[in-house]
Amino acid sequence: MTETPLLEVSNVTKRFGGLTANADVSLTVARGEILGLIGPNGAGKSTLFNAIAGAFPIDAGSIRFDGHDITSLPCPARCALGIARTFQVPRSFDSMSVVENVLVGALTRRPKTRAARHAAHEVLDFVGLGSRAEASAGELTPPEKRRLEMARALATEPKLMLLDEVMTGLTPSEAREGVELIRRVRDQGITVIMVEHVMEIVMPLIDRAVVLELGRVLAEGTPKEIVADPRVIAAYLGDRHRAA
Ligand SMILES: Nc1ncnc2c1ncn2[C@@H]1O[C@H](COP(=O)(O)OP(=O)(O)OP(=O)(O)O)[C@@H](O)[C@H]1O
Repeated sequence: MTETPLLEVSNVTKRFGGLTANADVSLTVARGEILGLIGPNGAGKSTLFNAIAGAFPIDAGSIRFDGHDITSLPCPARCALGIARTFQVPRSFDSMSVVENVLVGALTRRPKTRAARHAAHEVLDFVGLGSRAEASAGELTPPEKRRLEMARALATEPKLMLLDEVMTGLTPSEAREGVELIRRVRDQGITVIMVEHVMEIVMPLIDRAVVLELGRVLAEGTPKEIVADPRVIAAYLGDRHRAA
């Protein structure tokens, strides 16, 4: 018997005024999978993340997560069920310390501050920011800020992480470390959906990709299938992909 997917997005449509940002989008994500969500600028990737995270109501369709219909649930209820996300532009509280930023996430699972603080330090060690725990978040370098963004999400102990362009602005060696971190996140049993434009990074990391174009699913498949798909090459990859 096949296992029920962790996430089932069915026929989701989201409009902003006259613009349809997601049009009848359906996809499933299996437990433990790393799914890449790719496509040109404006294809609707962030909108789909927002729809899954519950940032706004959708106009049509439904979303099931871990056996629950979450279509009408607000963000905090989805977080409680195990959905966490990072943002394209990191959203840390710069006047607070690094560990306090992570504490905000940890307190969602552990109401006692002491236990939450302990969990926050563990998460910081996991993402490689242990030595920066007491620094002000505003002092972090851009790659450190990306790690903090991951730590804040991980501290909510998610089953599903939505990673929105976490590699943007990183040098190749920082990006390699980022890839390693995402692999370790998955090894913890956390399912990952990632939006990423840098194909050299994303293709070797993901198990499967869904390609969006103009709000619709253009193609889905393994990285090998996707890079060979003429529709995807025409709409998005062009000469972007170089021997992933
Ligand atoms: N809050 C909003 N209000 C109005 N239009 C929006 C809103 N959010 C997104 N859009 C529009 O919806 C479409 C899809 O945008 P979205 O940000 O989801 O694309 P994307 O694939 O994430 O793009 P990128 O790769 O540039 O981040 C775009 O035309 C965008 O301008």
